[in-house]
Parts: sequence; C-alpha cells; structure tokens
Amino acid sequence: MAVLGAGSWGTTFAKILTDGGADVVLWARRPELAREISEARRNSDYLPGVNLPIGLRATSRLDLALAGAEMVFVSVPSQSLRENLKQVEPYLAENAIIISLMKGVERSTGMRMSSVIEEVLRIDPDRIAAISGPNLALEIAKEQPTGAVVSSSSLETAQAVAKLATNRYFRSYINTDVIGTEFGGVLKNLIAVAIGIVDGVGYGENTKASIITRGLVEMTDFAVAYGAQAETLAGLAGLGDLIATCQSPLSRNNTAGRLLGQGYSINDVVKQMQQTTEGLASVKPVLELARAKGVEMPIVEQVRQVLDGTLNPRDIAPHLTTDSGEPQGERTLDDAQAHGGASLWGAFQRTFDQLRHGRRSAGGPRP
Ligand SMILES: NC(=O)C1=CN([C@@H]2O[C@H](COP(=O)(O)OP(=O)(O)OC[C@H]3O[C@@H](n4cnc5c(N)ncnc54)[C@H](O)[C@@H]3O)[C@@H](O)[C@H]2O)C=CC1
Ligand SMILES: O=C(CO)COP(=O)(O)O
Repeated sequence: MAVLGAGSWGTTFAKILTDGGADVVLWARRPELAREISEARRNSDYLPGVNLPIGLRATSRLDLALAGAEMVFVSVPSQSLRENLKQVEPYLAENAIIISLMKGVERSTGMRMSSVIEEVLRIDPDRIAAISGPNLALEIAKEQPTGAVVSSSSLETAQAVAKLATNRYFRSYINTDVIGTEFGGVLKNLIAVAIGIVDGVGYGENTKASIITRGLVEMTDFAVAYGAQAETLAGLAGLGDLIATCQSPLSRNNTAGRLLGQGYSINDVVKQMQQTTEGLASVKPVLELARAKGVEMPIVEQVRQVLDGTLNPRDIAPHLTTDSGEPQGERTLDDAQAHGGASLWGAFQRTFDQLRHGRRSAGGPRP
C-alpha cells in the first residue's frame, strides 16, 4: 500500500501500517527526504528522535509509490489535495481504496476531503475512507497507545482499512458516519486555536474548560446540520480529538492560537509555523458553511475576529457572548439527541427567539 505525504502524520501513519505488518511505500515530494527515510530510517525535520521501521520504503516517484497499491493513504495539506490527486490519478490501481488522513476543508469550495477525492477521482464513495481521532503524530511515532476511527460509507471498506491500521500501540475503531468523522477533525482545530489564544493571553482552566465544552456543542450543531450523527462528535473523532488538540503543546493549531494570544499578528504566526496548521485555513469556509445552514458558531466567529485583527485576544470570551442578556439554558449533547438533533433544536431555539424579540436573531449564542 502507499502513503502519500511524508510530513509528520504521513510518516507516522506509514510507521503504524508497517508496524502492523503491511508492506508500505511512502511518497515524499523531496528526493532527499525519501533518501533519508529509506537509508537513515529517519525523518529528522518532522519526527526528531524517531527510528522508522526497517520494512518501510520511501520514494519521491509517485508512479513507483502507487504501483499495485490497493490502498492509498493521503496526508498532504488539505489545500493541496486537489492538485495532488490530479497527479495521482494516472497511476492509481483499479479499485484502489483511497483513505484521507487530513483534517481540513478546501478553502475555495468548503468541501470535505472525501468529497474532493470523490469529485476528482470520480470513484464510488464506498472506495473512500477517512481516519480521524486524537492522533498527535509525535506521540504515536513514539508508540504511545492511541485510538482512532476509520470511517467509510461502506462498512466493509472501513473494516478492511481498520484491520490494517491496527498494531500493538494503535487501535482503529470503525463507523459509517463520514461527515461527522471528517467535520470532527476540522472543527476541533478551530476550537484548539481559540484555546491557544486563551492560553497566550494567560487565562486559566475555567475559561478553557468553558470554551472546550461549549466548543463541543458548537461542533455538534454544525456537523449535525450537515447530516452527521451527534454521537460521532462525542467519540474519538470529536471529543477525543478536541481534548488532545486543546491540551497539547504539540498541536500546531493550539500553538498558532497561543502566538496570536501573545499578540503576534496572523502574518507573523504563519511565518513561524513550520508545519501545516489546518485550522487557520478552515475558519472562513467553516463560517460560510455555518451561515448557509443557520448554525451559530460564536467561538469560531471570535477566532476569525482575532485572526482579522478586529478583536483584542484579551476580549475573547465566546461562551459569554449573549444576544439578549437573558439567562440561557445550557443545552448539552444529550439534549440535542433527545430533541432529535442539534440543528433541529437550534432551529427551534432561533424561531422562538425571533418570535420573542420580533426580529431575526443574529450572531448570538445558542442556549
Ligand atoms: N501532525 C499530526 O499530528 C496530524 C496531522 N493530521 C492531518 O494530516 C494532514 C497533513 O499534516 P501533517 O503531516 O501534520 O503536515 P506536515 O506539515 O507535517 O507535512 C505536510 C507534508 O506535505 C508536504 N506538502 C506540502 N505542500 C505540498 C503540496 N502542495 N503537495 C504535496 N505535498 C505537500 C510537505 O512537504 C510535508 O511533507 C493535515 O490535514 C493534518 O491536519 C491528522 C492527524 C494528526
Ligand atoms: O489532528 C491532530 C491531533 O489529532 C494534530 O493537531 P494539530 O494539527 O493541531 O497539530
């Protein structure tokens, strides 16, 4: 099988698969990196101090990486997926399964990665899977035990991929909720940026816990509005990843937020980040998608304002934003499920607000 993209996650995932017994070729754009991985068994820029398994081969030639590969795992920056897939297509084995390891949406279209794969390669969605979960690459590369979720519209595909993506330190669960699984990975990045900002400003645990908790509701509302199951967001690809990314200094999204909170401009932050920080590119498309479904996302909205320089990071307090100033009910995930889905409950709440205030409610928080 092939893994495309030899950054932190692609290399780590190639190690996971190799350690699980699979025959893996890792594609790196740069020949010198492919050589380092093959010969020195290292990827020193992305995974310092990690020894890569002996069976793992690397190449900078796409044709060689893809020759006969029945499964192709893709881990390039989300904004480059489309152009990469166009190069991949001529070499793709018939009936190959394509698995996205990425956690972004395409900025120009708002599309999830599996949708971009389906559109560009024109393949049956049953041949596409997405993997997500609390998966900070460096921890896994050091073989610290971790779980993830493999999601595909085909249970058979999810099972086949999960069997291979399992070893003594990595366990793959399965589901068929691709929308929830992918949006979980995208949205937790945005909450992690908010948490980073809060850290950078110097606020403490109460503020962070409030934002994480309300962030999960915000993520669930959004994902359910697009057809996800609320329970997926309460699982590894939602809550699990949210905790890992918000807590860890290894997280690039969290780190980018921390720099913003310390007063650096977005341009300075982008210059300092050596690795892919998906959250920064996802803010605008996610807000556009939210608006299209009438979902309110006060946390992501305030992250946008900090990125745009229109909100002082010290004023970040999205969970305190209130439309009416009146006490709000705390709706939790259980409430969302009991009411038949978060988006339905959100719509009910907005209608109620409109009736009460005799106007369209805009920008305020949900209960
Ligand atoms: N690092 C992590 O802990 C995890 C990352 N992810 C996701 O994996 C995806 C990849 O992230 P990382 O590996 O962490 O990023 P990275 O920044 O470590 O590596 C990205 C790789 O893609 C290459 N690249 C950059 N532009 C490219 C282009 N136009 N075409 C082809 N290759 C290009 C870079 O040279 C590098 O090898 C992201 O969507 C990220 O959200 C998911 C789970 C964990
Ligand atoms: O997705 C990740 C952990 O699950 C990696 O997070 P960052 O992209 O913020 O480093």
